[in-house]
Amino acid sequence: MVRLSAVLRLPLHRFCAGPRSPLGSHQAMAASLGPKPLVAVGQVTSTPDKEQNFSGCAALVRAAARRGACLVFLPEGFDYIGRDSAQTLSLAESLDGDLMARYSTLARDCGVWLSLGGFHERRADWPSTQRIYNCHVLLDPTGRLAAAYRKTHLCDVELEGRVTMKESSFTNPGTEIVPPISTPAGMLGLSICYDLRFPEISLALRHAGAEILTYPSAFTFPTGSAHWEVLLRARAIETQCYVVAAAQTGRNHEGRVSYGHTLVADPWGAVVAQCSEGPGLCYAEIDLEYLRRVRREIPVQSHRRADLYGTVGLQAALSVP
Ligand SMILES: O=C(O)CNC(=O)[C@H](CS)NC(=O)CCC(=O)C(=O)O
Repeated sequence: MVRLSAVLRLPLHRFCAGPRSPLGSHQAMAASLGPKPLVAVGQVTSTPDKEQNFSGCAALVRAAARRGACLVFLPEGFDYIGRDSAQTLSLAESLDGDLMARYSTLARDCGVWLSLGGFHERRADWPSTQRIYNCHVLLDPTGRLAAAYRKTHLCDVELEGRVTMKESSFTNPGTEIVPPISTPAGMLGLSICYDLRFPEISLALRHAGAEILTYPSAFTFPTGSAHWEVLLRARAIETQCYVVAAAQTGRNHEGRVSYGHTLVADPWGAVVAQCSEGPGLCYAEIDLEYLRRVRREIPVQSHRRADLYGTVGLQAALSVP
C-alpha cells in the first residue's frame, strides 16, 4: 500500500510548477522546509566578438547573483563562436589569460560559483600542435579555479548537406574525466555538449558521486530538435542526477545557428526549468532530499550488473553452457 501510493505520487511532480514539497511524508516535509540552493542557467548567442560576449554573460551572472543563485552555468562557447577554425584558433587564450582573469573577478564580485562550459583554451602544447582544448572551467566564489575538464569526446559529425563539424581538426581531446566537485548545490560532474551522447561518462560520474551533471552546449538545429531533450532527460533518469544544460541559441554568425532550449531536468527526468527563445536565464532549486528519495525508490545503482557488461560473448567464446 505504501509502495503503491509512493509510485502514484511521484509522477505528479511533473505537473508541479513551484518548489517541490512531497506530500504525506513527514521526513520529506521537514527536509523541504529549509531553503534549497538555487542555480541559474544562462542562454546566450555568442558571436566572434569576445568583448560583446563578455558583457552579455557578465550581465546574466550579475542578474543571477541578485536573484540569489549560488551557482551560475554558462554554455559552451560562452567566450566566442568563431566563423571558421582559423578564427577560432586565433582568438583562443590560456587559463591564465585576460578573459579568465575577468571571469575570476566577476565570480568574486558576485560571490557565486561559475560553470564556464567550453572555454577555447591554449595550453603549453599550442606551438607544437596548433590545436586548442575545449575546456569546462569551474570557478569558486573567491575566483579560484576549482576544476578544469577538457572535452573528451570530440564532435566529428557529417549530416549530408546539413551539418559538418570536425572539432578534432582544431581541438585536442582531453585525457581524463574529472571527479565531481563539491558545491553548495551538490556534487557537480563536468561534461561538455557532444559528451551528452555517451552514457558511459555520465554513469562514471554518477559512480564517482555526482548529484548534478552539467552539459554546457552549442547544439546544431537538426540534431538538437531531434535529440537534445530526450538525451538530457535520459541521462537524468538513468543516473538519477539533476541535469543542467546551458545552451547557445540563435544566430552566432552568418554560417551558424544554435538550437538553444537551455533546461534543467530533475532526477525523475522532469524538466523543471527551461529558457524561452533568445538570451536569458532560467532557475532551478536543487532538492537533494528529493534526489535521495528517487534513488531509494528505484535503486538502479545497486542493481547494476557490472560483472556482466564487459563480458558480452565471452561465455560463448569459452564454451561455457
Ligand atoms: O567550436 C566551438 O567554438 C564550440 N564548440 C562546438 O560548437 C561543438 C564542437 S564543433 N559543438 C558540438 O559539440 C555540437 C554537438 C551537437 O550538435 C550534437 O551532438 O548533435
